[in-house]
Amino acid sequence: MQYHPVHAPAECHDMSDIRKEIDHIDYTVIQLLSVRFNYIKAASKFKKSTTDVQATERFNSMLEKRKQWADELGLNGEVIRTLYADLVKYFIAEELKEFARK
Ligand SMILES: C=C(O[C@@H]1C=C(C(=O)O)C=C[C@H]1O)C(=O)O
Repeated sequence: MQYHPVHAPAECHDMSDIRKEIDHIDYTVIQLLSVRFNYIKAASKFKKSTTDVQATERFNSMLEKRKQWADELGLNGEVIRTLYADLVKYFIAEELKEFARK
């Protein structure tokens, strides 16, 4: 799933162009989160306990990596880390539900 802009930022003529691109970007991001979610649900198949589901070490290391990626791409790494921490807590809660169902 790739993002293909209609207008590059510098080629936008007005706020309507800007907002169309922003909506399109966010829709693409949310589509990808939904794809990510399917992997989270599939992960519970390979876990033997709720401790495995939570995988605290992986949780912490993946957050650090996202912070680093964000910093490298000119975003505030701490902001992205917090955003991911919230998001992944939701994914873990869903993975726990999936784990309880099996
Ligand atoms: C998917 C996993 O399970 C949980 C969910 C994670 C995620 O959403 O990235 C990361 C670690 C775990 O807390 C995993 O162990 O990799």
